Amino acid sequence: MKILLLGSGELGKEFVIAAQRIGQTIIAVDSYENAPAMQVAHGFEVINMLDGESLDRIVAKHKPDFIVPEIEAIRTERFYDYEKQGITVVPSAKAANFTMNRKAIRDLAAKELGLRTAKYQYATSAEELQKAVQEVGIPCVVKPLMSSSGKGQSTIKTESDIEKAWQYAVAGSRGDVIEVIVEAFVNFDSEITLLTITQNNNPTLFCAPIGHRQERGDYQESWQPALVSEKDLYEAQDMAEKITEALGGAGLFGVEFFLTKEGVYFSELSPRPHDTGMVTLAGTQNFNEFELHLRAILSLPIFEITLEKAGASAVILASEDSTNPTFTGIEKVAALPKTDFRIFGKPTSRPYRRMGVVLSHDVLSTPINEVTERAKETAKLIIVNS
Ligand SMILES: Nc1ncnc2c1ncn2[C@@H]1O[C@H](COP(=O)(O)OP(=O)(O)OP(=O)(O)O)[C@@H](O)[C@H]1O
Ligand SMILES: NCC(=O)N[C@@H]1O[C@H](COP(=O)([O-])[O-])[C@@H](O)[C@H]1O
Ligand SMILES: [Mg+2]
Repeated sequence: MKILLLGSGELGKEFVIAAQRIGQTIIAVDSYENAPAMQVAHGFEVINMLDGESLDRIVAKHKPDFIVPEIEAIRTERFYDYEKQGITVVPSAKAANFTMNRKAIRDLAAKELGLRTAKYQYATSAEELQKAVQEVGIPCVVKPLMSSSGKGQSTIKTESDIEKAWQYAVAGSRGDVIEVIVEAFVNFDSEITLLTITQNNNPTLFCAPIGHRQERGDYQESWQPALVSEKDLYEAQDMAEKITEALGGAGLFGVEFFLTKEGVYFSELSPRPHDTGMVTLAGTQNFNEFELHLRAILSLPIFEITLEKAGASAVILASEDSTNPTFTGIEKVAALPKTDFRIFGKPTSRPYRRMGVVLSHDVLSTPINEVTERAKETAKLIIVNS
């Protein structure tokens, strides 16, 4: 099968490696040359994926069987047409299109499906934001409708933060929509990603929950399994099943939840492998999240998903801009037991850019916080030089 991968970062790279192993052909696309997934694909294209005409051009050129989005910032409205042309958009045109814009997915979850979410409002100007903040209350979180990895996101703690939050969101927004969502701050005990796999002719499957910690709206460590009560897990699975079914198609989704004393809140979801799911590269499961995505897409049966180990991932971040980033400390990490790492091969760095990940694992009976602490401490040994 021929797969057109739209987005070629670290998640795409692991997906391509999984696909190469079972003989699939991949063309990797991104906005810059030498992106991680391009380094392991059969071919590549450099285009602005928010430009519909450029997308049409490469779809017509490569005639893929599957289009696999790897990021959100794509002119996803075009996907409905590609589906009509007989191309399978993964997991579906609707899933990619709805999750590109926080408004579409939030209204589907809260209004149509009745899932529990934080109270929320939208605003298209600083004045509207003032009113919206009064509605949802302080503290609250402001996010551009179109952004990811925490870009443009900030927390309003006092009224004097409102103007700043608006400016910050506008600056961090991508695409042509200048609008924000403001959500009541959920004072959660923990947050999880539930990897959920929808299949063409088989029932939906769930991976063991993944816990994670975020800073600046971006994940720092993730661990699997996360400790979740049976009741909360059941609620989360029920919500994940409802929303993935409403979005349609086959593939792996990363469904994000907040766990609170009052129960589980749906936050958002990725209709594709999730960054916190990189913990599965530590060998926590019989199939990692990229292999599961691929199997679901190709309609290859997934007999079962088994949890094999306790694992954790911790990010390796750059601290400076560089066009030639290098790494020191790798040999120290390599010398440690039950530890592994990935360097993504991004050609340039900028402050806080995720350049690699450290993976740790242990037998299932090991307290998960010990495994996580080890990954976190180990990640500090690898320094990105500019
Ligand atoms: N309403 C909220 N209350 C409390 N914390 C929140 C809220 N919304 C977001 N956060 C925090 O910010 C993090 C990032 O938010 P969110 O997942 O919505 O952003 P994102 O930009 O889509 O991130 P990504 O693309 O990496 O998933 C959450 O994982 C959570 O830690
Ligand atoms: N939370 C979404 C996420 O983790 N996406 C991953 O990060 C890459 C972009 O990285 P970059 O910004 O360093 O180019 C994306 O291509 C994807 O692999
Ligand atoms: Mg998120």
